[in-house]
Amino acid sequence: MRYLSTRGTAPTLGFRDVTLAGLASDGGLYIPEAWPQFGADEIAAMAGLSYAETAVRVMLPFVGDDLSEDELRDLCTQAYGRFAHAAVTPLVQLDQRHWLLELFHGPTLAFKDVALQLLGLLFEKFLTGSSTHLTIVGATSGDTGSAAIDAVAGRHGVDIFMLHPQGRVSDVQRRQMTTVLAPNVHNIAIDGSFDDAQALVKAMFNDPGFSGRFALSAVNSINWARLMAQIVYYFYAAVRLGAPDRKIAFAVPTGNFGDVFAGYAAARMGLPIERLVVATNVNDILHRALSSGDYSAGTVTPTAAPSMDIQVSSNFERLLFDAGGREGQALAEQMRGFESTRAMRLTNIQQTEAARWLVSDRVDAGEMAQTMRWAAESGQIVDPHTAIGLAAARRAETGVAPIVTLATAHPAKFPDAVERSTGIRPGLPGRVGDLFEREERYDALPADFDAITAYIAERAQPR
Ligand SMILES: Cc1ncc(COP(=O)(O)O)c(C=O)c1O
Ligand SMILES: N[C@@H](CCOP(=O)(O)O)C(=O)O
Repeated sequence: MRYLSTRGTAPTLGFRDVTLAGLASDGGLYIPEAWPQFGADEIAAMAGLSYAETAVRVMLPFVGDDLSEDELRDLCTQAYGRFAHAAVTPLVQLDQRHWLLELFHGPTLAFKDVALQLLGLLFEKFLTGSSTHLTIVGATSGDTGSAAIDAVAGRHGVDIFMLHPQGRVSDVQRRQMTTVLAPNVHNIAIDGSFDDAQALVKAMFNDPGFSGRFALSAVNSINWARLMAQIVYYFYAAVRLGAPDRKIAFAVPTGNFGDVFAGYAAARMGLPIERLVVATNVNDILHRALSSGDYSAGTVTPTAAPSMDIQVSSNFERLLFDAGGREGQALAEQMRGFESTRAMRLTNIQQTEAARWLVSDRVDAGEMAQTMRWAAESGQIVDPHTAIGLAAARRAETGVAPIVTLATAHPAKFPDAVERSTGIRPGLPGRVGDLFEREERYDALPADFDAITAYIAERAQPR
């Protein structure tokens, strides 16, 4: 399997190099040169498999010759062995039509663990025997940061620099990052939004002086390996609910468009997905883009679902490339226009092709709170992000297909918002129960390229 850049000029790479590179050298994102295809028989044969074994079947075509099947199996067994639920990502039925896919049983209580536990092991595997020292730079609106830090803390050959928007993540999210005191973990609170943090990270990759000095890599969903690992749970859930004989719909609380792009990839690979519902909060650029072709970024409004407070969604570029006919040069032009004006229109083909798979919805604070109460009445406490997905699922028209909402975070990560809406304050699971007694360490910096790169350069090891 080779990978192409969405902007058409970076060299094509194999899986190992794509995993270590993160972002393509032309500023684009890597995407498989073709979607592996799974026939009905292969999907049916996944019935009854464990999560780790399903992961091996789904991911094997993506890793090419860089890992043997046994090596991949060993990594999946280790990664998913750390989850607190035997099913890794269990399904919970809410009513006749609605299901939750609980993705928060990993070490840091959010769906990010599913991919990042594996990515940490992939880094280690690919660096064994090499003298390269990786400098991971990442941006987080709360959950990627803690999951990535957990995955690489204390690992040899890696430093991680994680930027989060100061004061715009929950206390639990912040502490899950800042109380990890391993010497290779560096937390930076920036005076700005998640979009500012993400733009700074991309600028580091695109700056030849900086990226030439350090072996940069990414843990955000700009890294293909993240999305690859997220495709697995769409297969796992759909098969459990009757695929390939029955179509399934999914509702996905969306911010950076990684999770729902993984669902789109699953559909492209042959999984019978009836519809993917892209659910946004009031930071609704994706809803506007998918419903009217208007991809224009405003300023971010802080909400009770902070991990979705994003205007510029990295992975939307992958959708525009794939749905738009894979024209790298044309997309590079379109993205350059967006980068200078923060606005663009989707082409007709991008819009029409995306609409074959995706619908969108925008959920405001009142609807989110009401949905949290509805779920609580049926015995399920859901976090604000999941509530946004569930609200969109409840009003989505999906024919007869069951609809699965991705439950992306444990409610205890957002105890204040959950308590405000339901009157119930969720407690942290025992394994992180002492979070508020742990010492915190982080530095606060302005959202300024020179300040941040100087900070990193002082602490990172050159390539
Ligand atoms: C809890 C939670 N839900 C939903 C999202 C949105 O997912 P994505 O950025 O992949 O669209 C995030 C952030 O990524 C998150 O942390
Ligand atoms: N909501 C995310 C934002 C970053 O998304 P990613 O999937 O690209 O890493 C977060 O929690 O940090």
